[in-house]
Amino acid sequence: MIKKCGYVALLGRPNAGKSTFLNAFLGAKLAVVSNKPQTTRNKILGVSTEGNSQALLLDTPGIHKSQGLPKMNQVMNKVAWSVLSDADLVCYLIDVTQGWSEDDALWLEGILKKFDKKLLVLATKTDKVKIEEVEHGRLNIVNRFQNLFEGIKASSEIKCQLIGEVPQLISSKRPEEISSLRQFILSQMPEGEWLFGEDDLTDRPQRFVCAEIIREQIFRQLGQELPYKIAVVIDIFEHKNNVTNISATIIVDRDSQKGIVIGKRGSRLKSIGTDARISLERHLEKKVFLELFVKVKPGWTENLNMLSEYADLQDPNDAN
Ligand SMILES: Nc1nc2c(ncn2[C@@H]2O[C@H](COP(=O)(O)OP(=O)(O)OP(=O)(O)O)[C@@H](O)[C@H]2O)c(=O)[nH]1
Repeated sequence: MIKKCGYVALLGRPNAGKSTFLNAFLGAKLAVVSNKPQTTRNKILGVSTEGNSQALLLDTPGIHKSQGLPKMNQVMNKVAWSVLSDADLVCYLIDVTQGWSEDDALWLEGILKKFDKKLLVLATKTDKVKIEEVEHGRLNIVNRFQNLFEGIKASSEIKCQLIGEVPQLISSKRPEEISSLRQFILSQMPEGEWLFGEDDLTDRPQRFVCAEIIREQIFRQLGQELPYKIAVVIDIFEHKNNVTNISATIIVDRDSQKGIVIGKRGSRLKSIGTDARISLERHLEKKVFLELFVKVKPGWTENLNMLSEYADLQDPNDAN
């Protein structure tokens, strides 16, 4: 049997629905989802295998204008772009409820000019709006994409190969739509030996996924600004007598943030801990004992060593 295997990059603006799409595609919770933009901080690989095909999906931080933002945001953008060089297919996601934006034009122009493989444009979250509004959003994306495409074609070469309709409408909340898109994407993979086992879900260690599950609760339970300056480091991760003991440190940037995370008489930290434990137990299918600590590391989002140590985030241009 001829085997197929390839990389699929999920790109799009923050909040476009990339992590939700990845989790739906895999049928498992791997990537952090919240209603705040820029939840995903790192490149996360999810493995999906069926029949003779294996697709390796790379979820990326949402690409955004990072000028004036901490170094962390600049590294996040570089991580998102670096996956293009590995990818055989790019899924570019646009939230149909938000419609096309100038950022989409900018990023898609880059992909059309530089990426010499396959491109699939997806309009996401179609379940959130009425059929007429979906149609309006679709037409808006079709027209703007065509203008962009023709404009580039007139002056330079289009490198990538468009596959499927532009845009393909999709809801990550509708399993039947995800299932048929999954079959299509698997069929588009190039011939090649599988790089992972049939039952593998990710290249990330269990500790990383668990740290992300705790970070997701912090994102969900804190206000708008704070979560971006927070990292989670797992200090102890051990299975004993059918219980998983996890001890983790929440890293914050300033003393005042420590107070916010802990809350009045520890109430917020307790609530984060309770919800994270429930989520961890669901993920690990085991009883979990979770301990959380909070530590202040001033300026960690600006320091490349600390970004690597606390958020496992490396500048791809600095890689050896
Ligand atoms: N109703 C509905 N909500 C969705 C869908 N896809 C994503 N969402 C919601 O949209 C929000 C953002 O989704 P994410 O998957 O975290 O988006 P993202 O593109 O990974 O975001 P970043 O991490 O900022 O790059 C979350 O509240 C999701 O629950 C969808 O198909 N339908």
